[in-house]
Amino acid sequence: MVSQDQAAAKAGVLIESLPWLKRFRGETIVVKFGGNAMVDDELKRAFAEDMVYLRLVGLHPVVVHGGGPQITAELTRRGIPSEFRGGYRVTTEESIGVVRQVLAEQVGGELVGLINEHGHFAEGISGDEYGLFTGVRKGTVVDGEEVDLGLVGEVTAVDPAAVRLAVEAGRIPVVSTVAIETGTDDGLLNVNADSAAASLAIALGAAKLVVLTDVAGLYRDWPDRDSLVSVITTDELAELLPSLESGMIPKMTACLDAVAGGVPKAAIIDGRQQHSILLEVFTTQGIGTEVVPS
Ligand SMILES: Nc1ncnc2c1ncn2[C@@H]1O[C@H](COP(=O)(O)OP(=O)(O)O)[C@@H](O)[C@H]1O
Ligand SMILES: CC(=O)N[C@@H](CCC(=O)OP(=O)(O)O)C(=O)O
Repeated sequence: MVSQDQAAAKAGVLIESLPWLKRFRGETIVVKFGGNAMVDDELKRAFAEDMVYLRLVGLHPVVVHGGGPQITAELTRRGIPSEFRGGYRVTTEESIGVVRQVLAEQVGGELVGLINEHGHFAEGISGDEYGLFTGVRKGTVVDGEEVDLGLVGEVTAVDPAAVRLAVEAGRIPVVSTVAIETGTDDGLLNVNADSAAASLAIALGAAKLVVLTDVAGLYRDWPDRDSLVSVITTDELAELLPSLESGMIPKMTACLDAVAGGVPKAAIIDGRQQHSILLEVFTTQGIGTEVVPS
């Protein structure tokens, strides 16, 4: 038997979601699921449940997934080394095909399958299809030096028509992040999934971008982890960006770009905690780090 106190607490949790259901019903939420957060099958299953939950309560979730560790594992299996500079994978003619295959077929395919265990909800879309992402090659600066990243792209144009059509048909788009190089018919570029998620969130006019990763959020004092940032404005974040390291550079740049591009809020949350996205979307306090306009 559930005690009266326990019942009241459960009802309290449910009713706390009411203002957020009113706020987000009918709105698009772009959810980036990082490869590092996909640590086990149970978490991936819980993620799929969350996406179906969001869809069934009337939100329009759009999934953009990563797969960095999965790409590295497949490249290693094929005897191809991986090199990261400033948080981005140096990508060659030899590795770009593997990147597309792992993202669209392996990682994306698995997420589509898990979501569709609940009914025909998910539709996989790779960024090189339907003109979704077009981009140009991007380099980066490491320790003050320009670094050539090879076939790494920055999205310069998004055609969200296919994603919109899928959403209108009641589907949950599951997007993988390669782009077509501008000026070519089928030249592929590897786009960091955080940055692609930001571009898509802006193009769709999303109400929120939520990034699920393998840390609780952004730490001001990394790697000590004593000081988790709960809310940060775009101006403060722009100031902090040059001091950030590795995977946090593309992630926080993406949040900054999304909010600067008109997305009202971007949040980084711990994807290793089951159902963390439900707490982020439907509770007053939220969790992790939230980026808001200055
Ligand atoms: N200031 C910071 N706060 C939190 N994490 C940081 C910070 N600086 C670097 N990191 C690293 O960034 C990682 C997240 O980025 P990444 O590995 O690319 O994840 P994902 O696969 O989810 O995109 C964390 O696991 C952590 O090791
Ligand atoms: C250019 C670049 O670095 N692309 C990433 C794309 C996948 C990704 O971003 O995956 P996570 O979100 O899991 O890190 C890569 O090749 O690893």
